[in-house]
Amino acid sequence: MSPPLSLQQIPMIPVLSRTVLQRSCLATLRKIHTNVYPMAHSKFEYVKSFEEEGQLDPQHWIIIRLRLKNVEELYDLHELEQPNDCSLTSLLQAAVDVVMQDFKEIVLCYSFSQEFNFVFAKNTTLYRRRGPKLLTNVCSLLSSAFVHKWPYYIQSSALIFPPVIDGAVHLLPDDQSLRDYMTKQQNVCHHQNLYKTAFWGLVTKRGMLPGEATETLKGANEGTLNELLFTRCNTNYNKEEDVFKKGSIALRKKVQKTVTAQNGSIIQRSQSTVTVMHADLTKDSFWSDVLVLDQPTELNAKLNYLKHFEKKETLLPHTWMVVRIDGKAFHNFSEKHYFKKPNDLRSIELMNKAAFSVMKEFPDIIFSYGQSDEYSFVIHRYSKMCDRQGGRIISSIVSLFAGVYVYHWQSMFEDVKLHYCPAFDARVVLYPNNSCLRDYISWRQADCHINNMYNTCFWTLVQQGQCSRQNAEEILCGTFSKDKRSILINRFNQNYDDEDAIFRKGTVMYQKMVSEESGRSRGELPENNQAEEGCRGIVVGHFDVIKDEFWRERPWLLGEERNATTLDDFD
Ligand SMILES: Nc1nc2c(ncn2[C@@H]2O[C@H](COP(=O)(O)OP(=O)(O)OP(=O)(O)O)[C@@H](O)[C@H]2O)c(=O)[nH]1
Ligand SMILES: [Mg+2]
Repeated sequence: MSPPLSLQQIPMIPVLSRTVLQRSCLATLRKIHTNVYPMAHSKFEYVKSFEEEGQLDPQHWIIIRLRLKNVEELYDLHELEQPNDCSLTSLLQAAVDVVMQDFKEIVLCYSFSQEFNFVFAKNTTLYRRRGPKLLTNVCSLLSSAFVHKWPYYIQSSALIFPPVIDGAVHLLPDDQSLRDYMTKQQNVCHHQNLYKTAFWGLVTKRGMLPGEATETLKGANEGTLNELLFTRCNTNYNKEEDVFKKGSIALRKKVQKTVTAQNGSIIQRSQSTVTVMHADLTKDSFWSDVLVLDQPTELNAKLNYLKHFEKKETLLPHTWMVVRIDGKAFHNFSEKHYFKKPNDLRSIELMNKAAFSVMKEFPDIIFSYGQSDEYSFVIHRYSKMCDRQGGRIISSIVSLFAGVYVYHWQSMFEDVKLHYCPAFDARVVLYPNNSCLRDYISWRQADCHINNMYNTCFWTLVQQGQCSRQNAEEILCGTFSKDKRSILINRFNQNYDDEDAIFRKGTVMYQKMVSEESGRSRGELPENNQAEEGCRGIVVGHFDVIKDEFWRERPWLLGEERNATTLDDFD
């Protein structure tokens, strides 16, 4: 374990913050950066070397497969129409459209019921083909679009809570396997929908209880289900709508559009648009006329092999799992939504609400830390959350986070309209012991401290000192922590330590031990500060988590929690 430091003692190497890096002339900065100063450093930064990129093999089809969880509950709570609610289907299609508009490298999306398969072009180089980055960006955007668009599509009932979306990456080596994959998915759609139609037919048209309907349908094959629907529910399954029987294929197509050029002349320009169809993917015509692939393909009956193409990453047992999410292009997002500089309390509290919901939903997350547009979630080393499948863990967390962010947007930002749906990426990093884990957390808090001190000085110089941005940058160039403190106190009579702790230290949340006394004496906020009444298990505060003291006072957080084994446990 590294010797204890406190936030005050972090070695302050002169830094250029992320905000300023983006703002400034890159060429000049690169020069300053490489010639004189190292990056925003702290001694904890070595923990970054534990991160893995998860790059996917080249020239493979990449499929981001997502599934909305707890759909039955969603139907029940919002009194949606079973077996298929048309408004919900339209909402999901609209959310798919948002994703496809944003990610032009997605060739098509096949969706049915609560499942989505986004297919990226074989040769895409987006995010350097990093699987987790592709998965979580698509997943979080789908979730935020779902929440954002809900009121426009489902007027009968307000959304009660944002969704959790489970995801995985599939990597397919050739065109035949893509066709096989799609065929398999459409088979699943067909069987699921036939069963659902029969089940709800028995319940709604024959007045059966769900248990009775399940019993009646036990072991029924396709023929029996069709027969039963016809004779007992007066339903001809063939006449059901294609959108439910076959699912939806959203395809990107190049179209020629006539546009007026700047000089007034009329020209043809090629543009891509998204069209939706409900075609039969088993037919050759789809693959010869609609989606033309490089290699010839044929209908294949043996599709079981496809399950081996899922990129499964089972995380090593007994290691700490840290999921860090980060807002996508929040520099632009913050500008577009008039975030206050350097810190916007509304945005930070919104992030905190989202993190709180994530911790409430996934109790194996014992600790979280957030600053700026990022949040880190520490999942207990012995957790079996999502069977320790990396893809499922990051997608579940990031989808809920993004959904809650949008869900509470208006209550936090009031008069600022959400102009577009935000996305977040997420990665999972494994740390083998408490020492590394603490260094990881310290690294993030040191980063917050370094950036915040720089940004506070920078914006004080600009806003109160009437400095130009360039001038402020020059003043701060090469300064140390004590120099920034002096600038603030000497020029503006401002003591940096009087800045709100939420900005200086970021936000810490942790699971409270049942017997823990009220933390008020230690300056903790009451746990329902960020949450609805009734949730009593999570403490929220702005602590120095670099110091030993924080961990010494809460030994259960990093302690061994396994029940003691005795000889009696061995039969
Ligand atoms: N004004 C303001 N901006 C903020 C606030 N919180 C976050 N941001 C912005 O969000 C950015 C987050 O940094 P990064 O995550 O490195 O940048 P990004 O634009 O999100 O880029 P990627 O994460 O690489 O997609 C900051 O640089 C700020 O521009 C805030 O409270 N106020
Ligand atoms: Mg970001």
